[in-house]
Amino acid sequence: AAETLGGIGVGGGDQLSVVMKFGGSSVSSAARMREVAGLILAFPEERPVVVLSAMGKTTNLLLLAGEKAVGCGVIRVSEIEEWNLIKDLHIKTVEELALPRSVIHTMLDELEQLLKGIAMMKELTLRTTDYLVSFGECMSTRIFAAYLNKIGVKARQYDAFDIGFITTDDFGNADILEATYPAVAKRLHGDWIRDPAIPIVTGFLGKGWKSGAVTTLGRGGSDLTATTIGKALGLREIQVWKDVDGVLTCDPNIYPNATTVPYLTFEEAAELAYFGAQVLHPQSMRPAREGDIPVRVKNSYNPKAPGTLITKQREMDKVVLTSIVLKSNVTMLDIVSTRMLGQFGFLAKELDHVVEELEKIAVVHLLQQRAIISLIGNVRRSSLILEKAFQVLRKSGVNVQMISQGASKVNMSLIVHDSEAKQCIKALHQAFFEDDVLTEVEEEALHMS
Ligand SMILES: Nc1ncnc2c1ncn2[C@@H]1O[C@H](COP(=O)(O)OP(=O)(O)O)[C@@H](O)[C@H]1O
Ligand SMILES: N[C@@H](CC(=O)OP(=O)(O)O)C(=O)O
Repeated sequence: AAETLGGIGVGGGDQLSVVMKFGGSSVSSAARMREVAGLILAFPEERPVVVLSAMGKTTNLLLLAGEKAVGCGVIRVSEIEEWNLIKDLHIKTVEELALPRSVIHTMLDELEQLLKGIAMMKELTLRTTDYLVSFGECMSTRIFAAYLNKIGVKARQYDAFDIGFITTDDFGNADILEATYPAVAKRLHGDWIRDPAIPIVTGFLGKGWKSGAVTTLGRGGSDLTATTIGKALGLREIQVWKDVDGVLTCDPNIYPNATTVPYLTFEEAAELAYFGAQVLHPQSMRPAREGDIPVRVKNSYNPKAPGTLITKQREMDKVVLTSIVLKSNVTMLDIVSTRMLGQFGFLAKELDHVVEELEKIAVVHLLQQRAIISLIGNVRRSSLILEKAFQVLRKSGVNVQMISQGASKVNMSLIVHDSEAKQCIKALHQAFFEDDVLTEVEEEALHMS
């Protein structure tokens, strides 16, 4: 017979079914944690694995606290503003959820010790930085698991680095290694079979395979934790809950008229993330694509909104442009040479060095403060997209400095000056997504399909 854990019925035969990942903005306070608990319980038919990021802006605050600790001296660590903000937020959250302070007490003590250690050594390595930021996820998950248990929903907290998330030792931007999948599956599945409880897993974190130290997966890495778990356990769906209605037609901070993109392929989503859309971690689509597990991007502030569904394939016949992405502050190398053949490997070196080397064989211009505008869409309509894009940019008086349509089947990139980039995004968005009237060329192209 099924045993009931809060609203969630857990029977012996039930398997874990979905991953629900909640980002920092979704769990930024006690009130938000209550709402997230409510969201999880609103799907009683699901057996979720929950992945959490650090509360609110905790990761940024930890990084700043670490930087300040390097130069402030041991005695003044207790005065670091960011450390006090972190401490106050977590203590307040625990109190408001009526949990014992012991839930995070040891963590806060250790964190203070660590900041003092950094102050004493006057040094902050990448390895120590990863250990430092890991406290964010370690605390949010402990609080949330304790809260679920308190309201009668059986939950179990896991630190990703203890359950088989094995990574490279690239601190700050580690890659997940293959061994992770069977290890994580064995641990989460084994525990679930033995003693069902909702797993609450730290996002963003892993364990370096050589060093054995805590690593992080790059900013926004909790998305990757979620998709890795989805693939490891072969789950039905991976849900990433954010503070926007899904993947949007452009960054809403750049242009607020952005609207939700209802469907995307893994390829489109990966390209979008890779070219700078903050909404998804650049590597996060890989496990989902490999495991062929749908990813749903949802808004924890507006759960009724349908969100974005990302799958292997979608109907592309009527698709022209899907989304516009901006990557600012890029450096462009303009190389003119007839002697480049066979000169491989040069880009692997440092930029200054690359320029120095290239100057021996070419005329080189280093152009800084440029921006890449990526047009993610149907490349079968690339002529149409580019024709329209150039029309719009010409009208706005913008000079496109380079254009590229790489091997990817879903992306065309334009390089413009940084100072003109936002204005370009706005003009392109208006033309592609807001003007109802199709140009003659578009009509023709769509009729031919
Ligand atoms: N194309 C886009 N679609 C949706 N959000 C975007 C896009 N580009 C940038 N963003 C930004 O990404 C944010 C969500 O990503 P992120 O902060 O990583 O969420 P979370 O921390 O909840 O995982 C949004 O609040 C929005 O400001
Ligand atoms: N907390 C980490 C990892 C993460 O994924 O966060 P978020 O889901 O809030 O983007 C970061 O800020 O990078």
